[in-house]
Amino acid sequence: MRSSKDFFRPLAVGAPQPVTEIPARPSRAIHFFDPSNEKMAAKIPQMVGTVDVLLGNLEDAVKADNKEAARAGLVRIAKDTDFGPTQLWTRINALDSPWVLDDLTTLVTEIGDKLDVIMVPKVQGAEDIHYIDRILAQLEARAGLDRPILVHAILETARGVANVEEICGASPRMQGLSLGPADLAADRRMKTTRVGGGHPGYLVRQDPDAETPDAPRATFQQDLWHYTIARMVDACAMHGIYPYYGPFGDIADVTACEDQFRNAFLLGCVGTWSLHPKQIEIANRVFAPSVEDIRHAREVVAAMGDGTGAVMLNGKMEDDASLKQCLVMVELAEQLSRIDPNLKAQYDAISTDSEV
Ligand SMILES: CC(=O)SCCNC(=O)CCNC(=O)[C@H](O)C(C)(C)COP(=O)(O)OP(=O)(O)OC[C@H]1O[C@@H](n2cnc3c(N)ncnc32)[C@H](O)[C@@H]1OP(=O)(O)O
Ligand SMILES: O=CC(=O)O
Ligand SMILES: [Mg+2]
Repeated sequence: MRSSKDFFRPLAVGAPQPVTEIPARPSRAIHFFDPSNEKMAAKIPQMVGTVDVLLGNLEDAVKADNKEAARAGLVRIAKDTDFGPTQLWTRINALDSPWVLDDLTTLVTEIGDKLDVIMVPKVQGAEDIHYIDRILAQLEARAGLDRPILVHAILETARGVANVEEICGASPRMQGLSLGPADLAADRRMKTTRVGGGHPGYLVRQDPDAETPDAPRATFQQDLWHYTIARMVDACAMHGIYPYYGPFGDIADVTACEDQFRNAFLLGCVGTWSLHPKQIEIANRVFAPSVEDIRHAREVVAAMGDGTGAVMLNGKMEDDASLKQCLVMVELAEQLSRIDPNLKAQYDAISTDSEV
């Protein structure tokens, strides 16, 4: 175990100083693209500014024969593009794959100054993060980088879920976690065949009526991912890092996608993945507080004065704890307003409404 005194010392001579806090940067949608797919890659420069994070994916969904082309494509796109306010992330290949060492050495050396976060798939425990932490420090020192690249782990193995707290606390580089429902389902031997979302068979059924026991009974579909997302949110909050929902594979079902994203938002996630351009708009809308929520939150803030005690507002009791929830929403709205002029206009209009 490292001493807490060593935790914020660089792991290689000449590597940048580790960060003591993970900046709260808006990341409603982490948009995946395959840099080896020329049609997709050509769209990336135009997507800058329309999405909070662009992620060049090198792992699953990139054909084995295209791994090197994807890596080279990402280097080219990163060098040729001014990302402005949009973050650039990558998902490297798994730590047991033949590609990961070249992914890390090439990307940090060639485009380390452009990369904000490296997403690491199939993380099993703190040992995986320690490996990445050390090798990144060595490569950053060699490349002369002046800020550390942050690390994001995908929670997609049963062992990873069991070790979720130690993964979050394994390095000052840890930026956040995403749920990986597809690999996690396989690793747990769940009996599903889809990428995220619900399942019609996972339900509870209303009790039979004593008088009419054979009458049809209502069923209520349950959320397969509730337990894992809740664990992930707690582990991230405990370590000051950020939780995200992951992929929703039914691209055509925009309604169920929105529901899954909203459940994650309400439970504490800050964003999600988007696999197709049409999921970006859904994520941007869902992972921002609604105008109604901000209107209410501001009323509570105003009514609570010095922040202590209890008040009645519209028939409901508000106190120190509900104020803190409202402040989470107000802070998020302020962060998003700094990068999203449309949202800023909507939130600003609320103040105008209440002033007239
Ligand atoms: C379990 C996991 O690990 S999930 C993460 C890994 N998976 C991914 O990253 C998948 C990323 N997404 C994709 O590969 C694709 O969106 C697919 C395969 C799902 C669907 O692709 P298509 O069948 O081409 O979709 P569709 O025909 O609707 O595409 C419309 C346009 O959007 C483009 N497009 C599709 N997906 C993307 C994307 N992720 N980014 C940018 N552009 C995209 C297409 O190239 C197409 O362009 P065109 O109009 O010039 O022809
Ligand atoms: O990588 C994501 C997943 O769901 O698996
Ligand atoms: Mg996966």
